[in-house]
Amino acid sequence: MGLLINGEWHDQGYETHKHGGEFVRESAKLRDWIGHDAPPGSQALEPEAGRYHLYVSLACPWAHRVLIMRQLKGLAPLIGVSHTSPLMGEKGWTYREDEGSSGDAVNGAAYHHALYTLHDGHYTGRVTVPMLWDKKRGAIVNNESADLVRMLNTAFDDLTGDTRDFYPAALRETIDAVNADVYEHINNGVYKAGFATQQQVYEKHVQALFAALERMDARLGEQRYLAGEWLTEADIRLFTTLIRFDAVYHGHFKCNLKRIEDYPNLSHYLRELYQWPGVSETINMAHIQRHYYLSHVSINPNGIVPAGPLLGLERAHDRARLPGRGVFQRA
Ligand SMILES: N[C@@H](CCC(=O)N[C@@H](CS)C(=O)NCC(=O)O)C(=O)O
Repeated sequence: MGLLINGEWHDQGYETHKHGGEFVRESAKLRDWIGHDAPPGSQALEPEAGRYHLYVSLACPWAHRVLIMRQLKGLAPLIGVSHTSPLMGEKGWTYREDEGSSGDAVNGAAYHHALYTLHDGHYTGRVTVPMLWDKKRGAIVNNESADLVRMLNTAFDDLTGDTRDFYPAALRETIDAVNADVYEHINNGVYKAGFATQQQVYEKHVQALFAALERMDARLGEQRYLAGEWLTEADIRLFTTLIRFDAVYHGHFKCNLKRIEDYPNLSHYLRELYQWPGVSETINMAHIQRHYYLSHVSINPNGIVPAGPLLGLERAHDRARLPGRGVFQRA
């Protein structure tokens, strides 16, 4: 694990000692945009089939959001993907095929950080997945998963004719509010608990995480999806943490007050989303477990990967008891 400083790789973990034992996530820096609704300050790029390439880790929950959107929006024929090896060691993410990477057929990079320095030889910052690459300019478009999910929702619709909308205008306020809670206490909450290096910091974050899971479970007792009757990006963003929870966060990150399996609504909701057409193809449990248990040496020094649990995600779910309308279609 490390970062680039002025284009040079430094093997360096998260500096929790500088923040009183807290894990503090660095904001993504590369924020250009494909399509018309580029936010102020970001360069707007043309949507084109075959021009962009997605670099992911199949273990990473942030990358997983983007992979699910690519799948559900029918973008696989337009946007290629390379995935890293599950192991993130002293050189960071690699494209070692002998360890389970797809390799990098676009740029031939051996290391993910080489793509960041191809983009900018003096890059400074953490080297993260997911990252979207522009083959035409030989540059990174964006390395923030929340942006990439939004972009894929609309940018290529004129090319694909797909008008499914995971961020419908009428639900945006609700989605934004749920996303903020889920991001702070659940998506990033598991990391804040798991990477804490002081007891009271861990306890504070683990309590906040389970309070948020209780809130989501209660919400899903009343309605089919997080924003109501439509499946939206808010559900995709919660799903990628839930699917890793019992297999990794419960043990490895010590988020063990309950399992997702123990929640009456979250457990069935997780199964419904797992069984949603296209979603299970984006999941690789072996990458997920191997990545966390083998890469975070300070948490699991002997690198033993647990044998279980058996998740049984194919079991029937009861979500049809609540009204659901699938994915909203733009007119
Ligand atoms: N804000 C980013 C965070 C992505 C992120 O932290 N990815 C992790 C993998 S799960 C990573 O690449 N970490 C490498 C590092 O921090 O050095 C996003 O959501 O896209």
